[in-house]
Amino acid sequence: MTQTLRIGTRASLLARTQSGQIADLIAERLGVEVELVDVTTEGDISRAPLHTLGGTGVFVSALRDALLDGRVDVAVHSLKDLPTGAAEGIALAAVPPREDPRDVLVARDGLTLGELPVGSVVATGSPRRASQLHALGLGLEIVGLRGNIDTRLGKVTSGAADGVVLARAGLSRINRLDVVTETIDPIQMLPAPGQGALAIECRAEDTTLEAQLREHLDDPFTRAAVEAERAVLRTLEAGCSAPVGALAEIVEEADGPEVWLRAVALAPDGSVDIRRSASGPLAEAAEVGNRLAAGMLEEGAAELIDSPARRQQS
Ligand SMILES: NCc1[nH]cc(CCC(=O)O)c1CC(=O)O
Repeated sequence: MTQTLRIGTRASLLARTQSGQIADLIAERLGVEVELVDVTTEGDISRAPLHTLGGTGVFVSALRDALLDGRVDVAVHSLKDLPTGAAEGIALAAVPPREDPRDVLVARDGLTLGELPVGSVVATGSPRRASQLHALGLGLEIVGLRGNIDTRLGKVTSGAADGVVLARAGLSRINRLDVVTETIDPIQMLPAPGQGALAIECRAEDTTLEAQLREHLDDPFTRAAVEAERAVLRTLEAGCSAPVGALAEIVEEADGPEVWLRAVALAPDGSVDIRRSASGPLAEAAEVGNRLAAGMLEEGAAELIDSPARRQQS
């Protein structure tokens, strides 16, 4: 390929940083010229709560439109922002090796969750994080929040909140792990399906480019892990902002790699949680997720996710 590959990115610091890192990898491994192209999304312009804009899918659709219009050749997304359904004309060419998928606490005075006094204010815009914080029974006051990473960290430095919960991967990519006061164990808080992973998309018709991206950038273990996690969301028919957490890990067994999957669905106030785990061969990652979610539905997970309270909240 001789022409320059145009790589679409949102304009936020996190998006530009992760797209820039992928652009460098593409240039190096595919031996092509690359150019970053800013694509503004509705989610970046509006300060309205995300659910009123159609969820985190708003970040994704503008980049996909730019791909389909031919304005860019490659799009880089945070994988957890991708809707679980397939997109017409778009190929998920590569899922690179994942960052640490866990959530972190950034709190005043170096405090951990267990050290925050009763009544401490923790800010998060995510029903998944809010419900799991409530479920810990620490008497925390959970308040809403949205905005880029700097805005969120500002809640703590300004004293508006005692702590905020964020994805570790986001802080890692922009080199701000110094502010983390606790990396939260998945036993206490399961991350969002796909958290910490990136998705590299191209037009489905660009089959040569798709094959090159896959060969040079895809990590089959990460791809299988996020397939299992996203199968949980899909089977539960839950959106990206639902109070659902899932984490798959790949374990090398004598017969080959296996997927080990844990998931939780919660009432928004954390008063009920349905928790399950399942495992199976790597090649059956999606089935492992489907099976696990089917078990959660038998235990009543649909009611939690579709409760009127949840519809109001997010
Ligand atoms: N919710 C928005 C979002 N989408 C992707 C990331 C960065 C981390 C990742 O790639 O999973 C974040 C920030 C956050 O959740 O703190």
